[in-house]
Amino acid sequence: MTTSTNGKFDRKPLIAGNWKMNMDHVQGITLLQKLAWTLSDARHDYSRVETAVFPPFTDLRGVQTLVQGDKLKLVYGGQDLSPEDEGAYTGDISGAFLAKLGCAYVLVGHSERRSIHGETDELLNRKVKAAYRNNLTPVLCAGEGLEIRQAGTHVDHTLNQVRAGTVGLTSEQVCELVVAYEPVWAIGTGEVAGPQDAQEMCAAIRAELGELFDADSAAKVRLLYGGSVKAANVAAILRERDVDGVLVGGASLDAAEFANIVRFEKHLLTA
Ligand SMILES: O=C[C@H](O)COP(=O)(O)O
Repeated sequence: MTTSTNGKFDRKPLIAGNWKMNMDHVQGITLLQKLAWTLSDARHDYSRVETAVFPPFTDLRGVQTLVQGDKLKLVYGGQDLSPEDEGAYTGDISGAFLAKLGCAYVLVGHSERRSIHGETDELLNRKVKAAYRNNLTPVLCAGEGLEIRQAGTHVDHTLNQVRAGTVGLTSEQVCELVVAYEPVWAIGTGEVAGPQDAQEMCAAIRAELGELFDADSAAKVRLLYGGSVKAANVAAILRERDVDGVLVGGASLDAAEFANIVRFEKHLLTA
């Protein structure tokens, strides 16, 4: 990523697949092999787009072995991490362990963690800091539910989550940050926020980070959209100025579909 003009084209697109609690360690390897094979068969230019997968914790060792052994040009990350690095925290996974497995990224505050596990903004801020402490790039997820969208307070709601998640960060850390805007009403429902909705929120998040930190750092943050992304709608979303990538759930479980999302540039002309 260059920093010459701080515009969209200086931010490398990030196409991220969140497998959620799907794919055991055997299925995960098969999926990743199919994905790598499909991308190589299509002579995909890996230098233009960063591709990341977020498998379940139990898949990560196998993913590491495959990625390193076959020199795949893919990165991977955890779906969550503990705010602590070690100790008596039964069931938690340390960011240090994820880093040791070669993870580059970690999701923080996915809406399913917020709603099902009751994760608070304060906890998520500690998780963001734990990620940086362990040299992992956090993908901080934020977004509103349907009622908030219908009430028209979705921008305030989402910006509050971003503000709370980034408390205490340095400008240098913010330059590396990834924020995923995921309207909850669009996750797994087939409902997609329109490209303009994604742009509205991503522009608001970038402006807010500019106020909280500085404009140069905010211009480097990569902002993703997530919610029923498919090969058929990805190009229109990624044409928007402030949308730098996508966080894909269901469609990332199908290697051919996800590969088509990764190759979104070939759909740009027709979007
Ligand atoms: O992390 C991914 C998001 O929750 C989107 O999931 P989805 O693509 O299945 O709607």
